[in-house]
Amino acid sequence: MITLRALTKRYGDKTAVDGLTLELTPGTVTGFLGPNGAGKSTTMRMVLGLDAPTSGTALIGGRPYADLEHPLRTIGALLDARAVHPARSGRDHLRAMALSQGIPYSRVEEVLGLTGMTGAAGRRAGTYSLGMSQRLGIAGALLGDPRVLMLDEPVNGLDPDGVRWIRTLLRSLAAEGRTVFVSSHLMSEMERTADRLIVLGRGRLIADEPMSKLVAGTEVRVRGPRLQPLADALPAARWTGSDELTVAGPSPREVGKLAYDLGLPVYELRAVESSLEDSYMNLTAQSVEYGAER
Ligand SMILES: Nc1ncnc2c1ncn2[C@@H]1O[C@H](COP(=O)(O)OP(=O)(O)OP(=O)(O)O)[C@@H](O)[C@H]1O
Repeated sequence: MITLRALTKRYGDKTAVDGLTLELTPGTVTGFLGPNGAGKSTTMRMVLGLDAPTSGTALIGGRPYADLEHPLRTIGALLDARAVHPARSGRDHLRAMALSQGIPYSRVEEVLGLTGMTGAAGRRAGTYSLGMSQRLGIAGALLGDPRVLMLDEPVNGLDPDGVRWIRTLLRSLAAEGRTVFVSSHLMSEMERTADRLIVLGRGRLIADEPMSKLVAGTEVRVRGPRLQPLADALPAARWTGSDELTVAGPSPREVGKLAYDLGLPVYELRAVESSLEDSYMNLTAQSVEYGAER
C-alpha cells in the first residue's frame, strides 16, 4: 500500500507536484499517466525518499521509505534503468544489491531467470541495449520479493515480446495481491494492463478512475455546418472539430432524431469506439505544457 497525503514538491517557483492525495491498494495495477513534466517521476522519487517533499507525506505500508527496515523487501522500484555501473556485470549488480539487504544469491539467479537475463548476466551492463537494461532494472525491483512495485516507464525500449511479457508480469504480480504502480506514455498498453488510472496534469490530480470508466465504450460523432443548438441540447457533447461534436450516452438514432427536430443539417453521423487515448487527450487538453502548436 502506498499512501500520499497532500504531497507537494516545489523547485523554486515551479510546483512540480501539487497537493497529491492518493491511496494505492494491493491487488491492483494502477497506471500513472500525464503529459511530459506533469510530475510523475517527482512523485515516485518522493515515495522512495530520493527527493524530500516540500510538504505532505509519502508512506509505504504506513511508513516513510527512510524508516523501512528492509526497503528492497518492502518496495521494488525501477526509476532509471541506466543507473547501473557500466563496468559491472548484470549479475554482480544484482549481487551487490542482494548483499546489502541480506538476500541470498540464489534469488539473484531466480530474478535473472524471471526476466530472461540469465544469458546476458555475465556481460558488462554498459554493453546492454535499453531493453536489456530495463529487464535488469525489473530484476532488481523483484529481487526482494516486495509487496509493492513501482515502475517508471518499464516498457520503454522493450520489443513487442518484452512489452507483452511486462504486461503479463504486472498482471500476475497484482493477482498475487501486490500493489503495482506503473507509469507509461503508451496508452494502448496501459489500457490492457491497468485496473485503475491516475492522471496528473501540471502536478495536480486530474483523474482517478477505474479503467472501465475511462474506456467508456461507444460514442456518437456528428458533423454538420451549424451544430451549436445540438451542443446546447446535449450537455455531455464536446466539440472534437470545428464542425464536429462527440457525445457519450445517446445512440446515433437519438442524436439524428434530435438534429432533425432542431432543423439542423447533418452530413455525418456515426458510432465510434472511444479509446483510453481519447479520454486521456480530453482530460489533459488543458494541462499539456510541452506540446506542438495545433
Ligand atoms: N531537480 C529538479 N530541479 C528543478 N526542476 C525539476 C527537477 N526535477 C523535476 N523538475 C521539474 O518538475 C516538473 C515535473 O517533472 P517530472 O520529471 O516529475 O515530470 P514527469 O511527469 O515525470 O515527466 P515525463 O513524462 O517527461 O518523464 C517539470 O517541470 C520538471 O522540469
